Amino acid sequence: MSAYKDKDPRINGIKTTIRVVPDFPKPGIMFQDITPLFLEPKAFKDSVDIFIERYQGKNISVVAGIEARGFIFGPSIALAIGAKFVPLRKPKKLPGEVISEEYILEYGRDCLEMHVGAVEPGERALVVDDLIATGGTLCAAMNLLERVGAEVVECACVIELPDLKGRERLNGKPLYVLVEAH
Ligand SMILES: O=P(O)(O)OC[C@H]1O[C@H](OP(=O)(O)OP(=O)(O)O)[C@H](O)[C@@H]1O
Ligand SMILES: Nc1ncnc2[nH]cnc12
Repeated sequence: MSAYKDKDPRINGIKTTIRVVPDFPKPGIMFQDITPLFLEPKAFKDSVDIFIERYQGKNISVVAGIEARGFIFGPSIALAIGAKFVPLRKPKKLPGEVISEEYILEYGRDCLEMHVGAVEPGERALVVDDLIATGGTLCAAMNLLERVGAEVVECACVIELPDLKGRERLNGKPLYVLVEAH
């Protein structure tokens, strides 16, 4: 599922703000830089609004945002739809008891952690990040939520890199994206 396939007229304004930086952070990586989106208040608001419109009224009780760039979009969505926001953080950042999931990135390895008790069994969760590449990060995020008995309703990202086939790692879980980048 994607907003660009629905031909939402706001998508083009969002897409044109994304800057591609070759060979960052490593040779061979075409880095999709979303920081110019934040310099354009209309395009930034449009991106958040599209997610809010999609998830309002879907009985979602928790928005889980992935550090770091998922923190830019997740809280605004959570506040607008009346859900709580749960940060999924990189290792050794959360002070309480945590559960952890390791994963492999397009340019390295990493791990996500979530506070025990932040999400209750049976909660309906939305996972938010800026981008899906190989899908390892979203997969780890979903595993954290499912380990505590939450139901992941959908994952939402601004950008998908479809050539890396990250969608195939989500075990059929729906993924909603605003733009594709090749
Ligand atoms: O689909 P994947 O191959 O797992 O990659 C996607 C992840 O990579 C980027 O984060 P990064 O780990 O670079 O961290 P940052 O947001 O802290 O910069 C991006 O923001 C996603 O979280
Ligand atoms: N190509 C890319 N651009 C931006 N963030 C990423 N995370 C993983 N791959 C990425």
